[in-house]
Amino acid sequence: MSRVSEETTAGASGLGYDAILLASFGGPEGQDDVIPFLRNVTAGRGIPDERLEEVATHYRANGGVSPINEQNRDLLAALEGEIAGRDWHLPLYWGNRNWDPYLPETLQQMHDDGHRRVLMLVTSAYAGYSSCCQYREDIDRGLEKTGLTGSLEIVKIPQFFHDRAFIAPFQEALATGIRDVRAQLAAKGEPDAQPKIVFVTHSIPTAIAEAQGPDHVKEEYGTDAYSAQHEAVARTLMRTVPEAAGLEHTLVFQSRSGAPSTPWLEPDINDAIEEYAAAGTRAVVVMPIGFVSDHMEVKWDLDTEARDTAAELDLAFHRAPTPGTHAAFVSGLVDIVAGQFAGARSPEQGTQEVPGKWGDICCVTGCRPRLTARSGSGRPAGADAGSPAPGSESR
Ligand SMILES: CC1=C(CCC(=O)O)c2cc3nc(cc4[nH]c(cc5[nH]c(cc1n2)c(C)c5CCC(=O)O)c(CCC(=O)O)c4C)C(CCC(=O)O)=C3C
Ligand SMILES: [Fe+2]
Repeated sequence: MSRVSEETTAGASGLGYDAILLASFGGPEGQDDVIPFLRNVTAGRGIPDERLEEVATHYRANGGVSPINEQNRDLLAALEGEIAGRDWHLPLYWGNRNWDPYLPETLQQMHDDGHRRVLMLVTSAYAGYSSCCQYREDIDRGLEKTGLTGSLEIVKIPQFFHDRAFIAPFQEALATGIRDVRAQLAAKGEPDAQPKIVFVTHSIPTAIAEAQGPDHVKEEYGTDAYSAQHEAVARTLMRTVPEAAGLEHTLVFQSRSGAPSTPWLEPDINDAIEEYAAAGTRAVVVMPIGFVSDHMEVKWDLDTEARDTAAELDLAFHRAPTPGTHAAFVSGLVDIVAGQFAGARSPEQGTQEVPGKWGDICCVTGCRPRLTARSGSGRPAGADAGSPAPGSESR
């Protein structure tokens, strides 16, 4: 286990941690990077070649560059500013799962710099295999690869989809989006048409979604935990944004991949927009609540494909921004970090905006963190049945 004693790790900062690690997905920075990046992402997962070629064109059309790295650099700079303002003197590091700077190199660097206990913030707000477990697995693998297992402790901040940090920027974005499509409708001579609010997230295979617990969430919400989190976010936004009163909303999915024969969560956003148009909808506000930044999948699937679909059907269309470097997101994330310093025992803190007893639901099945999974809530989280309670021995 990554057992590091308190004495050596109280942290020079006096906060219990030596540094903060921003962990992200990573993306290509030029045409030559595109295929190696896609191979990293899909290593061993049998994504059909046709799908890789198709995804490559999304990057190729943008010069082979994903916007995600630039967005993470911006986020790092913003976080640095906010942290400096709180007088913490905590260095911030950046590591990616799929592209340079790779997590193992960052782990090594942090250790070389003398850090032993690091708080990890992931650029993904929800519980789920891709958004949470895979980060834990890659940290474990990175520690193994660098031989740092046991001498560097990484503590992951719990998922924050329900926190004010994540919700506040979307509240503002939803109000702005509704005003924008209303103006578009008025300009088209359709001032009485009511926009439909289309919340969208990344599709995942239904089998993976259904396997994701915990059971109390499935029972309470009557759906898989992945969908339940998004539906709860959508309902909170509808309830708290005055402009949305009386409007209809829905949750749809984007960026399906995998084999066509494997069922993924549906409906696809383009099919859904067609269906709404056929039923008389004249405007859509697209809310990308699945993502923290406007990365490639947002730009391509929403700003290109979904926008085209809406245009063909003559619908008014607005794609709302993701939190990105919104001031409320940045300061809210740093508040979450502060909560971890303060020894937060539960992710359900004072800044929870989305009601519900979510617990720390990184994932229940499919997650194989062997070494580092203590997520900061003070109890083992997302442990697979059959694997040792991760991190329960680490403090
Ligand atoms: C739930 C989820 C999130 C949201 C959580 C989060 O935000 O982390 C997310 C984010 C992202 N996914 C990204 C890119 C890709 N995802 C792929 C493939 C897949 N994603 C999946 C799920 C998710 N993915 C799944 C079930 C697959 C297929 C199987 C697999 O491979 O496990 C593929 C392979 C080709 C393809 O099939 O599309 C690519 C290139 C980028 C970077 C974009 C950029 O470069 O700006 C980001 C932020
Ligand atoms: Fe993905």
